[in-house]
Amino acid sequence: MTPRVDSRRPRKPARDHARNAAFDVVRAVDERDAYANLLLPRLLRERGIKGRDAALATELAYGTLRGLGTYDAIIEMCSDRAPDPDVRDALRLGAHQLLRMRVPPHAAVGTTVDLVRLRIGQGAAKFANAVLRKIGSRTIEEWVPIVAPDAAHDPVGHLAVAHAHPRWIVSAFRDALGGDAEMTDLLEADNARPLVTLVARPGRSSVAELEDSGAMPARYSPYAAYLREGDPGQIEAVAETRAAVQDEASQLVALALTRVPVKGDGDEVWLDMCAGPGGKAGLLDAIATHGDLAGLSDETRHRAEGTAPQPGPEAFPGGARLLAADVQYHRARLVWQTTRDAPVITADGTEPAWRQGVFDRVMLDAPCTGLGALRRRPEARWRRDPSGIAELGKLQRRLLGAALDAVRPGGVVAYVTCSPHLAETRVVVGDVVGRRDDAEQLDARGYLPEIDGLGDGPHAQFWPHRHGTDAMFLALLRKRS
Ligand SMILES: C[S@@+](CC[C@H](N)C(=O)[O-])C[C@H]1O[C@@H](n2cnc3c(N)ncnc32)[C@H](O)[C@@H]1O
Repeated sequence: MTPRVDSRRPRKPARDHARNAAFDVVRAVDERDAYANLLLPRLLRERGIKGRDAALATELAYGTLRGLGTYDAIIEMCSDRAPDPDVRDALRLGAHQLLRMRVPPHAAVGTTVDLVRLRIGQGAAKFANAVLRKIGSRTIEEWVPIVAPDAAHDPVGHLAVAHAHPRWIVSAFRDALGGDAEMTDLLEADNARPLVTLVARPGRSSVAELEDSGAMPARYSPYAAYLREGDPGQIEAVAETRAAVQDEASQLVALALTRVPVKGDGDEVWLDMCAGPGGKAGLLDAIATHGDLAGLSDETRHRAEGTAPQPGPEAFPGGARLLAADVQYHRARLVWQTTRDAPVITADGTEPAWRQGVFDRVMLDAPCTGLGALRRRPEARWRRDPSGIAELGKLQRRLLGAALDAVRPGGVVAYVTCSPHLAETRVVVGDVVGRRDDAEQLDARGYLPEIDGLGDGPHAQFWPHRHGTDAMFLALLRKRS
């Protein structure tokens, strides 16, 4: 049904605080590359927008930014000329309300036209009214086959427009998943807002304490809890850095590194080479000091025997020290604020400030494209571009080589990326291990026996649609004796 809006008589638009805030965020992202997740909370605070209005502003801003690719294709089809950037941003907000929110069409069109009249001008409001009426004449399900390439001839192009992801990212996900079967589920999961996941650092907090603060135990990690609502910063354990916000897969890759039995004497010195801002270092430091207090049940250990070709997972008993490093001073400072006890240094991992061959365990959470965490920052997917991957790949190879140099014979290295892109994951590990005769790859899945669907191995790949986590990649390498 075409929404009926009378645009002939200019009337004084009402101040709509939620939509104005959302418009300002979308404009700032478009105009000056602002970060929506930093700007929106500030605007809401400064303007005193709370409760339902704050929720509306958040859904409007984040949903619009996620869906840009789809909305732009529809706006183009409905416009007889290219809209100015500010008008286009308002149309994007209107399109999101018309196509993906339960805002009645007359309200979606009327409030957007009011916004354009108030913020841009009467002429632009007339244009916006005409375009929005056309957009509202069809549902999103009706628009997709019109604006997206035909799925039979161009499956990647179709998925890209239908699910609002850049084409090169769809292609990278498809390569990593090995086909189309799960692509729709993955892209839909990538468009959903993730649950806030907390980590209770062992020996410092507990899941029970987080439960008392309103969180619920998580699916996989024995240290994780999901927070359905509320501000995590208000939780005492989080405010005191005994707990923190951390994706469940981030916890599990750190935990997996601590579960691999090292060969030879001693298990006392660990290194986190790229530690900033300190998420994994916070958990590794707590386990190093206090041990893996949640341990592994007999059932889980038994389950691992089938998959792990090496000695199975072990719960670390504690009594080790973690050294954390990051090349950027301000990020190293954040690690120090998180871990409190661990020594933290500013150092370039490719020019090590430490002795070679001394660490029992090394975590290398390498700088990467971050394609595995697109759920977290609504505009991130449109900012990334594939041109940096080759340069990142060189750095990732050098850092992995340095991590293998840093670990002692019999010790273990975890290579982690928050990206499933093959060029940053399997290819990097394959190249580095292939060039050395002192490293072997372990079956990482055997150290996460409680989790299914991690792929064909020997690495472990998490996925948002399978595990509800970021798409983290983990390879475990042992330095040969
Ligand atoms: C993916 S982030 C690490 C996230 C961190 N492990 C966590 O869980 O919070 C990668 C980090 O590597 C750091 N980095 C980049 N190049 C580096 C280098 N050559 N040596 C050491 N750190 C580096 C970046 O500053 C960034 O903080």
